[in-house]
Amino acid sequence: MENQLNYYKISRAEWKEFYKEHIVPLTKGELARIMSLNDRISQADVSEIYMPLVHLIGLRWKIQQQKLKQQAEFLGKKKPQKVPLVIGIAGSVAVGKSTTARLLQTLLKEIYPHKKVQLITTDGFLYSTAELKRRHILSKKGFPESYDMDRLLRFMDDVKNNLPAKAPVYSHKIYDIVSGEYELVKDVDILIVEGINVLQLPSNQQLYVSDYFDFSIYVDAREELIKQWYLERFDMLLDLAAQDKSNYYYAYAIGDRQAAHAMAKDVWQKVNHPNLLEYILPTRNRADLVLTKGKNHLINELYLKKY
Ligand SMILES: Nc1ncnc2c1ncn2[C@@H]1O[C@H](COP(=O)(O)OP(=O)(O)OP(=O)(O)O)[C@@H](O)[C@H]1O
Ligand SMILES: CC(C)(CO)[C@@H](O)C(=O)NCCC(=O)O
Repeated sequence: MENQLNYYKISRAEWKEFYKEHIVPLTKGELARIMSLNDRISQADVSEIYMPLVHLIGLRWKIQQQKLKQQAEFLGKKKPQKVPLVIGIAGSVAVGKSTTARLLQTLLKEIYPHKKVQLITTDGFLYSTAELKRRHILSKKGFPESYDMDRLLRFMDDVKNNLPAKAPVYSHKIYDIVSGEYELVKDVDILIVEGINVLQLPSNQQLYVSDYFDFSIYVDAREELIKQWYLERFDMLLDLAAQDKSNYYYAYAIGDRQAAHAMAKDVWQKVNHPNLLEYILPTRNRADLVLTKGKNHLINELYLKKY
């Protein structure tokens, strides 16, 4: 990310100092528990990157609560309405959004044990394979037109109004929406919404999904690295698929690996690369915080929006 006037560029060394004075550090036991739930994240990232981040989110939460209280007073209401705090996480396919989101959820649950913290991905709002075929956009999966944005906005509206809301579910294993399966979001205090499109502007709507966010994060890395992570994940998916005939990737998994790798590289070049350049990267400067990852997924730089 270039130096941008509206962001503070913060090195890892600076960022890790931000929380020390403010939060009780995690005990060894807590850290061990968090690591056991998120074995792919480095312990150093948890303490040095994510703990200050949770602290910052806590501060934003306080501001949101104050705002709701003031508004209730202004409207002459006895008490403020409950409005869940919503955190959005954007970035390329395979950059590590779900991994970041799961870790944030674990940490927030640890720090606010009496609060309900839920996580959903916008993958569930993709049209089903049948519908993508009907619209002749099967090769555009992940592009703005492949999502039911109206439905996602209605979902966000329900969440913010503290109404029970159902998020449909997508499975990488069947490469499709799981028919009839939902994630129920109800009485939630904090909702994390993760997906490539969460900072995009729907083409036929007046609202951004991000209008519902109290804090947004863009996970960033050089495309070369992201592509490598995509191909590594593809290999892991193939290993899993080899034991499961119902898996979408089964045929690739038991076939020639080199041909499968060539296919995955082709999908990156034809689908995920143009999607990143045309539709995902341009949303980066809407995020409140940009996390920049280097080799081995380590976060080496952060950009915090100034205003
Ligand atoms: N901090 C990390 N340390 C090690 N591996 C990671 C880390 N973050 C992500 N990965 C790995 O990188 C790959 C992509 O991560 P993940 O599935 O979280 O990406 P994503 O952005 O949610 O992808 P998609 O948009 O396709 O759902 C996975 O194999 C994951 O295990
Ligand atoms: C489900 C999405 C769109 C986003 O997570 C992505 O993982 C995807 O499937 N993209 C389509 C091309 C591909 O198979 O990678």
